[in-house]
Amino acid sequence: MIEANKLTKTFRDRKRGLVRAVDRVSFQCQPGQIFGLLGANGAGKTTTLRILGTLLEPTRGSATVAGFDVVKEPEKVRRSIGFLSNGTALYGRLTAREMLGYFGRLNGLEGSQLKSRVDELIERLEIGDFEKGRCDKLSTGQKQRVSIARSIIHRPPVMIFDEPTTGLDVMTSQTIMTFIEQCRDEGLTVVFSTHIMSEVERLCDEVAIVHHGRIATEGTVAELKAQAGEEVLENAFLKIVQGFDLETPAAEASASPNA
Ligand SMILES: Nc1ncnc2c1ncn2[C@@H]1O[C@H](COP(=O)(O)OP(=O)(O)OP(=O)(O)O)[C@@H](O)[C@H]1O
Repeated sequence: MIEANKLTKTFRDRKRGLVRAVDRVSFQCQPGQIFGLLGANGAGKTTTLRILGTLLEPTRGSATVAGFDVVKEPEKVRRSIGFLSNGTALYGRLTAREMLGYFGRLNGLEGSQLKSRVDELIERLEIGDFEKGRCDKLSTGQKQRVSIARSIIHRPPVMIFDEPTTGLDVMTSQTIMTFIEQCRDEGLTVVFSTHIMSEVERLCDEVAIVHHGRIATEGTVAELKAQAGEEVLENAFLKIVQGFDLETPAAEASASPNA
């Protein structure tokens, strides 16, 4: 399970001064559920997920992942999550199989346990045809399959996907979406960020619309459409963020470290 409680993150930017990237964001995501963060560029999605993944500390607020506090117990959180972004790196000189073996060992797997886990993921993600290819020679789609396998090698109970399909073709995006659904079906807690409406419609049990670092609203896709009185999610999204802009005083929306 993931619980975010009034997470806030401010950055000091040389040009813009204080930027409040995430502003009192609270939500919960249960096992067997996919929770989506839907927002435009710069809305604060990546920053939120990086806090949950212990890559950044919140300025204020708290969060637990699989029962562990992201600030006080970062090691335990890291062992409990798989984190996949569009830029998840692979070591170019290793083959796909070596790569998985390497990350398996880093996560404490060895011997026959390691081999059977690597074999299982190679089969499940259809890596077999190129398992002996060096990672730097693989296509973008092949690399993404290896990245997925890498992110889940240690069987984490929680998966975090940060815009995992951005820049990928339709077929590779489908592979990733199917994988996200499998994670949910296996009972994992899944949170992912996107700006692509069709992904939200297909995947999300619950979605939060993030705008200027804040959650403008949260609900099922059907609830968001009903709330906006729109049948098309894109129209509902636009109506909700425009309404939020009108309701939110400019002073509150701008960065203030003490508010
Ligand atoms: N290290 C940083 N220093 C200064 N500002 C930052 C930093 N990281 C993020 N920001 C700012 O915080 C805000 C939120 O950024 P974030 O990357 O979380 O948004 P996002 O919703 O993931 O957007 P995108 O879809 O473009 O990735 C933006 O205004 C961004 O410029």
